[in-house]
Amino acid sequence: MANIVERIFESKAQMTEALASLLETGIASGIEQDGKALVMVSGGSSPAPAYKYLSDLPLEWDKVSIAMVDERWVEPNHAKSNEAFIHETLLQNKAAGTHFTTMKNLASSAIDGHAHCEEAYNALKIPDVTILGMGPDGHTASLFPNAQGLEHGLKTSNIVCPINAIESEVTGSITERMSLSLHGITRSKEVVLLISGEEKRAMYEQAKTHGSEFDIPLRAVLNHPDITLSVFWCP
Ligand SMILES: O=C(O)[C@H](O)[C@@H](O)[C@H](O)[C@H](O)COP(=O)(O)O
Repeated sequence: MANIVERIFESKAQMTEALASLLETGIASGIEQDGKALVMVSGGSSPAPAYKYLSDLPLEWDKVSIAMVDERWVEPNHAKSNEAFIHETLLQNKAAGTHFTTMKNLASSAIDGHAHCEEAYNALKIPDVTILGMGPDGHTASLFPNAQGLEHGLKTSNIVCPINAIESEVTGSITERMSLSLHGITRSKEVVLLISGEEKRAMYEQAKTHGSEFDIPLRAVLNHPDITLSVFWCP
């Protein structure tokens, strides 16, 4: 079982404030301990306001690196690219020139692009903070229920893994992705899981019950003894 602290907020604004403060503290302590900081970031509507807020803070951005938690295998200018989303939200203002490691590369498939991506992630320091979202289907990062590549992603000692999700309303039509593996998530000093709304809260509660990690991949994170996890929820 992960070391889990659950925090319930009354509003998205409160959750945003708490996330921004956790990120600021995580970045400062990374710089203090290691001379530099690494934050792994997810897409999604939950972290966006905190990213925007953070981008204008006078942090030591030249000592900060940002890397993606997961990505669709689409070009970086694609409307559904998480990389584009991070450029639009976090890598603005004072954070505009921050070092950014992306997952998508020139390979024609996520499977073919894995070795290059693994090499890039392996060269990064140990992450200080990793921000995860979750879906109503119980996915986190791009560890989607019963996806092709999921079993490998939960077992491998690689940091990243190629995933091909089963198409659903949650995945949309783009199912080919790269994701942090479970091991890639466990390496972080601290992990935050952001949950908005009752539907996802119900799935989170279900994920805490005994059952298959293939059906609800979030379970693998919640069950992992090496993860220090803050769960943030707001309506
Ligand atoms: O790559 C993706 O498909 C999204 O980034 C996705 O995984 C997101 O992180 C969660 O669905 C949480 O989304 P919200 O933050 O909107 O709740």
